[in-house]
Amino acid sequence: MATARHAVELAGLRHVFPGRGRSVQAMEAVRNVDLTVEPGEFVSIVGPSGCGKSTILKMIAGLLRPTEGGVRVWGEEVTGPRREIGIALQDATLLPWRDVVGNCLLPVELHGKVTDEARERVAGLLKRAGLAGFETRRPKELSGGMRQRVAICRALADDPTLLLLDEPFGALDALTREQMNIDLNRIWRETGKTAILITHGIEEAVLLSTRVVLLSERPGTIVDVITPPFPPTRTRELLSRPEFAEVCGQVRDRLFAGERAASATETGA
Ligand SMILES: Nc1ncnc2c1ncn2[C@@H]1O[C@H](COP(=O)(O)OP(=O)(O)OP(=O)(O)O)[C@@H](O)[C@H]1O
Repeated sequence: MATARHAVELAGLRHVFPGRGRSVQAMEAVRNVDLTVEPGEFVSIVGPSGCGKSTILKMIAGLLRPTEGGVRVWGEEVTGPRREIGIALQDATLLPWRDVVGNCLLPVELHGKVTDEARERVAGLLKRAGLAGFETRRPKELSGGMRQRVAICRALADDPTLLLLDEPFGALDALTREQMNIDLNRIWRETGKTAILITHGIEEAVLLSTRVVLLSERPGTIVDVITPPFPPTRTRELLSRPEFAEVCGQVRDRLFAGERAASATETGA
């Protein structure tokens, strides 16, 4: 009998950054991370600054090899970047000399030939992201929020099945970020992708996710997983509901309980 494939499987994941001479010591960033993500899920990873969130994402993307343990995407061991993985980072990193469409088509070009189908897909993504009419603009002619939308469209342009997002809205103002979250929820639902988001924003994680994974202080390891009990369509109205505040409170308590425990260990309290 064929077994169902998980979207992502992290097993006993550990990463140690090597030291450099006497001045920089080796650093264990991530320890013993086990996580399975199912197709169509939206999983956020939250945790204190420097606890290894980006390191985990880079290992999933095939940009960094684990020191121990393994990463599987759609059942296959990840040993390098793969076409079915799209990635968007905090900094949109668009090519300034290319227009919006040209930037979005970049991963398609890198993986092969730009087909009519790819052009149509990009046009559809830009429309969904509220960028119709801006196709021929250059990055400097866009707002920060628009640039991030382009980065997300670019990440989806080659039709990946797994979308990895590393703080894509971290540099945006609160209002724009809220709008981007609502847009991202819609894009996620409409495209049916599996998504993993790294974020510092507890509200953002709870608003967008089917599951929120909480990491400890470095070396980051999973301390809890919280499942926001809301249907897939997340609206602005949800943000002011008491149930929403309650789940955010749970995440916050769990994260700060971890921090308190870590500082008590340090001080011997
Ligand atoms: N290329 C690298 N070489 C050496 N150490 C690194 C490298 N990249 C990250 N680190 C270290 O690994 C640890 C985890 O970094 P990482 O960027 O994964 O954390 P993070 O949780 O994403 O942080 P933040 O929330 O502040 O973005 C940090 O202590 C960092 O200094």
